Amino acid sequence: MSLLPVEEALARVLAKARPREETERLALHDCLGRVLAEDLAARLTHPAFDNSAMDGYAVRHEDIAEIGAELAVIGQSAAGRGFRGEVKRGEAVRIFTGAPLPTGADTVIVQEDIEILEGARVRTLFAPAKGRHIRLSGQDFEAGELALFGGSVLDAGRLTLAASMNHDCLPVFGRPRIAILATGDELLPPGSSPGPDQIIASNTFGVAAIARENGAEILDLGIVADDRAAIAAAVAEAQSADIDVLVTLGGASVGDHDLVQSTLLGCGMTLDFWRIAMRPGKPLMVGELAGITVLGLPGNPVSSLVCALLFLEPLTRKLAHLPPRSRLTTARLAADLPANDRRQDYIRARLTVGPDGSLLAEPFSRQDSSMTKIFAQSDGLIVRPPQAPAAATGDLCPVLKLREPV
Ligand SMILES: Nc1nc2c(c(=O)[nH]1)N[C@H]1C(S)=C(S)[C@@H](COP(=O)(O)OP(=O)(O)OC[C@H]3O[C@@H](n4cnc5c(N)ncnc54)[C@H](O)[C@@H]3O)O[C@H]1N2
Ligand code: MOO
Repeated sequence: MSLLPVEEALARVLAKARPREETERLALHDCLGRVLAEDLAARLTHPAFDNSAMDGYAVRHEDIAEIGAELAVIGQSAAGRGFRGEVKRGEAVRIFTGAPLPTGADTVIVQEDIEILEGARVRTLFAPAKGRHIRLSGQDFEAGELALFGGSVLDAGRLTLAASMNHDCLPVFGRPRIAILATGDELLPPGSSPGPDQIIASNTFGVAAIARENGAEILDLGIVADDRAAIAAAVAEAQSADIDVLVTLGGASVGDHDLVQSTLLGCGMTLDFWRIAMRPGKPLMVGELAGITVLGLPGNPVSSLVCALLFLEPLTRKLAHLPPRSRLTTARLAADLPANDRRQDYIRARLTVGPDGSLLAEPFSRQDSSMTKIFAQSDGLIVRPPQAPAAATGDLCPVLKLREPV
C-alpha cells in the first residue's frame, strides 16, 4: 500500500484552496484577528493641528534662547480647549499635553524647567532647541494617505491606527465556514450517560478549536451513526450551508463500518488522496464535493487532532487570507528514540526550557492515538521523518509547538 508523504499531501490540499472572497464590514471591536479586505485611506490628518507633547509653556524660541528669560503668562491651552490669542514677544502660554500650539509660539518648555514668579510671570531654567516638544500636524499621517493595506491581519497596533484614521467599521474578509461531522454508532455527546459499548465523542471540540483559532466559523453537524443514509443526509445538510470545508471524523479506515469515504463518493465526491505516511493520522482522506474541500479525519482523537494541526490549520488560514503559521522549532531530546519506519512520526512530548535557555523535548512513553490526556499534557510533537535513524538523548530534533513551554 503506497502512502503519500505529509509534505506532498499538504501541498495538494493547499494548491486547490481558494481564499474566501466575500467581505463584510465590522465594528472595530469585532475586527481583532480578521484580515483587512481593502487598502484604507486616512479620513483625516493626524495630528490634525500642531500640539504640545508635554505639560509646560508655549513660547517663542527667540525669547528663551538664553537661560533666565522672564515671560508673561497670557493664558492657557488645554487639550480640547485651545488658546485663541497669539503669543507675542516676551509672552508665554501655559500649555498641556495634546493641547493646540498657540499662534506665535514655536517651542514648548516643560514645566520642570520653569520657575513661577509673582504676577503671572515665569522664568526659564533651561533653553530648549527651537521646536522642542511640538508634535507637528500630519507627522503621523495625512488625510487621504493609504496607511493600512488589504491583507493585513488586524492586531492591536492596526486597530488603533484604523481608529485614529477615523474608521469606525472596517471591511474584512469573511471567515471560512467549516462543517464538522462525527460518525460512529458508539458516540454520544459530552454530558451524556453512556450505555454499554458507548463512548463520548470528543474530537469535534478539539478540531473545532483548531479551525476557530485560525479564523474559521464552525457548523457542528453533530453525530451520525455508521449508516450510509444518515451520513448522506448530514452531507446534504452541510452542502446547503455554504461551507468551504467539510470535516468528517471517524469511519475513515478499512473496517466494515468505515463508510464515510464510500458514502461521500456516492454523494459525488472526487477523491484526491487517501492514506498518508504519518503516525498518527494514516487514514486521512482528502476529496472535493461540488467546490467543498472534504477532509476525512481518522476517528482516534489524537489522530484527528494531529491531522487537523497539519492540514486543517494551514487550509483554514489560506481560506481566511491569514499568513501561514509555523509551529516548527528545534529542541534537544530528553530521551533516546528508536529508528523510525516509513511513516513520519509525531511524538507527543512535554517541552521544558533548560537552565541554558534551550528547549528540551521529553517524549511520553505511551503514544496510543486514543489517549486524550497525554495529548492534552503535550506541549509539542517531536517530528521523526520516515526512516530517521535512532536518536540519542541530547540530539537536536524538530518539534511542532502546541503551546509555549512553562
Ligand atoms: N485493519 C486496519 N485497521 C485499522 C487501520 C488499518 O490501517 N488497518 N488503521 C488504524 C488507524 S491508524 C486509525 S487512526 C484508525 C482510524 O479509524 P477510523 O477513522 O475508521 O475511525 P473509527 O474506526 O471510527 O474510530 C477509531 C477510534 O476512535 C474512536 N472515535 C471515533 N470517533 C470519535 C469521536 N468523534 N470522538 C472520540 N473518539 C472517537 C472510535 O470509537 C475508535 O475507538 O483505524 C485503525 N484501524
Ligand atoms: O495512524 Mo492512526 O492515526 O495510528 O492512530
